[in-house]
Amino acid sequence: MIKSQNITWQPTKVTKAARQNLLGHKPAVLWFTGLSGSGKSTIAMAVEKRLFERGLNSYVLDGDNIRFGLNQNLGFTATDRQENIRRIGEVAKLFVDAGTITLTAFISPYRADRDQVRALLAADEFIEVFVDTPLAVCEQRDVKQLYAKARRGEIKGFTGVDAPYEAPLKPELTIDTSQQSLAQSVDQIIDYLQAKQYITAANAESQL
Ligand SMILES: Nc1ncnc2c1ncn2[C@@H]1O[C@H](COP(=O)(O)OS(=O)(=O)O)[C@@H](OP(=O)(O)O)[C@H]1O
Ligand SMILES: Nc1ncnc2c1ncn2[C@@H]1O[C@H](COP(=O)(O)OP(=O)(O)O)[C@@H](O)[C@H]1O
Repeated sequence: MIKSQNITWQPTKVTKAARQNLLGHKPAVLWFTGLSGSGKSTIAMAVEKRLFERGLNSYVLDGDNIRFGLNQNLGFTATDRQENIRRIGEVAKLFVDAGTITLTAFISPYRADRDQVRALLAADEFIEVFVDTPLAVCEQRDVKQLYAKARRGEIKGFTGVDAPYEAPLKPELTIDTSQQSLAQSVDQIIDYLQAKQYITAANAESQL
């Protein structure tokens, strides 16, 4: 609900299409979702690097990092997670407007919250990437030792332990990092972007 009053939307003089023409690729949000430790950040950052090396404008918005700044006032209740995802959705929309291939790495455990972000964007601007790594594998990795803390009851409401994760019903892409390497996942995403003409074969040549 918009609380501000007496506000007027200001149209810009540079259109999204004009930016796309200048940059030579079509922007979108690659929305990674999955359990903690499933591989969202690792894959998103590797894809960002690959795109950057090809001269493409890309940027990762990462859960932990955003919670240090923009969303430092939010915790992990369902309501706070909902607000977290709502804000990131709005930020991602601005990045897409600016022409950037935007990668977001948030658990985003609630289907309704992810669908709300999808609805903010044009149909082909939201690419849901389900990092479907089994809980047991994420827990075994326990990169940040958070599962161990959650199992000991030192963290309450940890996703996959005592807070829910609602899997996407129709993600554009699914990746199980217990079944494929990081390089395979990066290739899978780059191939998708190329097949759907977000980037072209010309973009595929390294620029560096
Ligand atoms: N209770 C609880 N549940 C889940 N995760 C927790 C929790 N407390 C802290 N952390 C750490 O916060 C990271 C998840 O933040 P997100 O912004 O992605 O979460 S959410 O989308 O709002 O659900 C998550 O990072 P990732 O491991 O990168 O997913 C954890 O490091
Ligand atoms: N095939 C793989 N793809 C991605 N990450 C992997 C893979 N195999 C092992 N890992 C490891 O799993 C961990 C995933 O952590 P991270 O990317 O931070 O997950 P998330 O962002 O979902 O919390 C990293 O330590 C990474 O090195």
